[in-house]
Amino acid sequence: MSVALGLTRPLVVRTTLVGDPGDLLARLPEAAPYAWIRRGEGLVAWGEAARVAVPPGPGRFDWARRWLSAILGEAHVDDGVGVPGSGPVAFGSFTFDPDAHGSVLVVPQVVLARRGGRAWLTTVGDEHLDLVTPPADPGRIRYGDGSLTAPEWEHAVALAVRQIRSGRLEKAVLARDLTAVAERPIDVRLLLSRLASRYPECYTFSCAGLVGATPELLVRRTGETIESLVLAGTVSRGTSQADDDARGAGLFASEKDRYEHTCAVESVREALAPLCAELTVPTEPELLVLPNVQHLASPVTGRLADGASVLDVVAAMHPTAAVGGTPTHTALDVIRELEGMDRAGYAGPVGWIDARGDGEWGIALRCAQIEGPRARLFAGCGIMGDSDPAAELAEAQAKLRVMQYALEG
Ligand SMILES: C=C(O[C@H]1C=CC=C(C(=O)O)[C@@H]1O)C(=O)O
Repeated sequence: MSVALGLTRPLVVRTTLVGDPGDLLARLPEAAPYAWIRRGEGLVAWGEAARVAVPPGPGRFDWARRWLSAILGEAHVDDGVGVPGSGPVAFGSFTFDPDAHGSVLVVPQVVLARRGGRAWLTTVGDEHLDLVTPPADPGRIRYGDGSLTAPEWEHAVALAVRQIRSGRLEKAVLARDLTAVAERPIDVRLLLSRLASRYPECYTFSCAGLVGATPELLVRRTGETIESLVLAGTVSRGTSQADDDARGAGLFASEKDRYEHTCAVESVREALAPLCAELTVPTEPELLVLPNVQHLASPVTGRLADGASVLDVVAAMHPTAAVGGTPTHTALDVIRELEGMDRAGYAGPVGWIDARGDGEWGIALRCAQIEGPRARLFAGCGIMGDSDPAAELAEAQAKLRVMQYALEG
């Protein structure tokens, strides 16, 4: 646990309304910032007022919430705005595997935010005058295989299919990674601005080197209201409008994809039902059309029964069957046996929480872990008993293109 040099505990936090800051991402002064942006709204942040490495284990979300309550409970807060995301905020990224190291919570020194036409600035400690220098291009990118080559990953998919057909489980989400090396250190701000302009419907995020544009909202808490967007079932975009429509209709009619989607929706319903006084789950999915793929999508809404914070809800939901499988524990065993890699923050919860317990957390998909000139890109697919390994590989490649575009432009 650390509190940044030059800052004293308790933290002194001040939020004030500011004039329209324009493009939030263009205001970031640092190459490794924090961000959560959709359709131009959200939060960007920099500096570290406090940071903690969350210890692995089944109680990690609870541990993180208590750490944050201790820090923010003693903070001196002057919040003249009083909306979700104003006052002190922590960004976080949790590993997919509860037993892995690497989960982190950070209270940034400066947060600049906009929602519904209002913008505000939160500072912790003294106000900073940060000079914004334009992000540098990382140069040519060279890709390599991650833990498994493409044929090895297809083989792993075939093994998962066999296990599903044998009745051991119903669904497992298998992922693969690619490595990328740039000529120069990668400035995360460049990736964020490319992602946000190409994928405005997605949540463009950055936290502790994990950067991406995820279409999947794990949970948003606004007071007692919660919202989630469950995704599972994918087809690539077509080459013409007619082809695109036909692919979308095919996805909608595909028994394999509908069942894959049902598994994910039911896992969310089971996780949320005990926390909610009301829960609305659509009976039919809709189609979410993104620049690279189309997904089956189910928007779920609920009203919390008690004062659970957004991190309590995240704890109950992770991992959903959109990234784990069904049944969860068997799927996690199969993932461990077949994937041959550490997922790190990929497919884990990523987002922000404020002192009221409100916040927005996504599932970290279409993302990469960035370190200096190196990146590890991730993508996974829901595997069912009738999955075709070659088709799943093509789907994973379509998903990987999000971060390849972010790196190369
Ligand atoms: C696991 C990923 O996507 C999930 C979310 C949407 C659709 C999915 C699918 O159709 O397989 C996956 O469940 C990923 O992008 O790495």
